[in-house]
Amino acid sequence: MNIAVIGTGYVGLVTGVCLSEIGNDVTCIDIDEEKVETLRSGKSPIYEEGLEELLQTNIQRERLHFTSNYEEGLAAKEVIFLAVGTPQGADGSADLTFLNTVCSDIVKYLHNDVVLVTKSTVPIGTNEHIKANIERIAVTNLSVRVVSNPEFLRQGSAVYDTFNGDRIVLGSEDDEAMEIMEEIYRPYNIPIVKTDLRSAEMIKYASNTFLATKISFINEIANLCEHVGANVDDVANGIGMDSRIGGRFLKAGIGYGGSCFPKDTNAIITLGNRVDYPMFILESVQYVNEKQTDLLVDKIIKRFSGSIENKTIAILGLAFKANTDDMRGAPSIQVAHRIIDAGAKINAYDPVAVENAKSVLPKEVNYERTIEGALNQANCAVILTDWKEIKEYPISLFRQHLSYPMVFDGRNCFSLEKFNGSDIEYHSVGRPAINRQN
Ligand SMILES: NC(=O)c1ccc[n+]([C@@H]2O[C@H](COP(=O)([O-])OP(=O)(O)OC[C@H]3O[C@@H](n4cnc5c(N)ncnc54)[C@H](O)[C@@H]3O)[C@@H](O)[C@H]2O)c1
Ligand SMILES: O=c1ccn([C@@H]2O[C@H](COP(=O)(O)OP(=O)(O)O[C@H]3O[C@H](CO)[C@@H](O)[C@H](O)[C@H]3O)[C@@H](O)[C@H]2O)c(=O)[nH]1
Repeated sequence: MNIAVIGTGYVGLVTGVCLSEIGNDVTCIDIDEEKVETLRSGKSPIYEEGLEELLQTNIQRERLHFTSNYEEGLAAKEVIFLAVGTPQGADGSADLTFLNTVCSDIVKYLHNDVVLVTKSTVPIGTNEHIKANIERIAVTNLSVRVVSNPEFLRQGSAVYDTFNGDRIVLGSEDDEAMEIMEEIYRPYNIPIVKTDLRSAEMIKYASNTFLATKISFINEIANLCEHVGANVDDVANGIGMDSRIGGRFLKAGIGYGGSCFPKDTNAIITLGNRVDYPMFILESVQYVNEKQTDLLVDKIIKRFSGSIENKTIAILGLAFKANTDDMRGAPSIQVAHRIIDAGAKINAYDPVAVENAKSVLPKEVNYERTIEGALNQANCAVILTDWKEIKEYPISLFRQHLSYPMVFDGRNCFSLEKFNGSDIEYHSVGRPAINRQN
């Protein structure tokens, strides 16, 4: 099939590359010319496991193309995927500026019938607006069939998730469009959920906000565990084994971040307020999440008797989660600002996110190329991302490189047993502190 994908970010690029891998001819369009040049040369502008390999293979097979020219990119396409950003607007709702621009731009270049597929996460009702607007401005004898096809990939495992998703959601009122979409996705062999446009849009928000709810729930339980001497890892394991609850997304820590959970939770809360149906659970989910990052910093400051002025803090991990270079919504941003504002120095390490971190962290942060470089003579280490190399770091090296052996683990990377019997002071989330000195 001849496909265009508009927007080559985490979603658009992975979608385009994977659709070409299963045999389609795909042209990815982006207004960012530098990005397009990078992609044409076979380099991925984002860090995603397995992506660059597939990118290069399919460019060589001549079925994956990149352009910033709409006319060239849209020529003779049967299906157009929309995958531009829908960031959080000033009032908390999803900002549809990019999407609206694309929709009015593409109309000028449509010369044949087409299926228009929205992958971007959009508020309920958006696809109906798209459909109405396009019908209003498009050439009358053209058929533009609109499909909502929300994306569920996770950053860091985006290629894997595309080929191994739990389900594909297709929303449309148009049977022919549904058939075309089912044909495109058949090679993935993933169950398809078919619904109307509005329900498809709602499935995306309900999924993300439910997962965010699980995380805030376990974080709230974790905080209570600390007060009453229980261990949240055991609690999560114990409740997760109940198949009605399920064990995933019950990892306590410094709260959820990223480009999706915070903004999508905000968008649905804003939508609820707009239709006069306040989302009480989600407001609490958001409140718990915002507090969670602060709790870790409060714990550090308290341990230093109320002041971290002139202390040096080693931060291990900056990205919002492991296996990505994305800093959008990363808890490290809030943590770094608070630490710098409190008068301490930061030596930071992340295996891939440093370049992106430089534009969002305070300018005072010093970046190191190795874990040892960050630990070197620091007063304590703070773990903010559970990168494999951090989780597997030999704990004796904390002792060797820090000026005082103390670790604050915001991701519960280590088992408590590892620190029992050592002389390293270890604080984590929702679990008893080990070797606490005061
Ligand atoms: N990042 C994720 O893991 C993820 C997962 C599921 C859904 N989503 C949703 O998918 C959408 C895209 O997210 P993302 O993270 O890939 O965004 P992104 O910001 O990484 O990428 C968006 C891309 O669109 C391009 N763009 C903007 N305006 C354009 C235009 N007029 N024409 C062509 N290209 C244009 C930008 O240059 C950029 O490359 C959002 O709605 C998001 O909520 C994201
Ligand atoms: O038990 C958990 C699981 C996750 N997180 C945190 O939650 C955030 C989001 O993690 P994850 O969901 O793995 O990453 P995303 O790439 O943001 O993916 C989410 O957001 C995407 C964008 O909408 C969706 O497509 C995915 O299905 C959804 O999982 C990160 O900060 C994680 O550290 C936890 O704190 N505890």
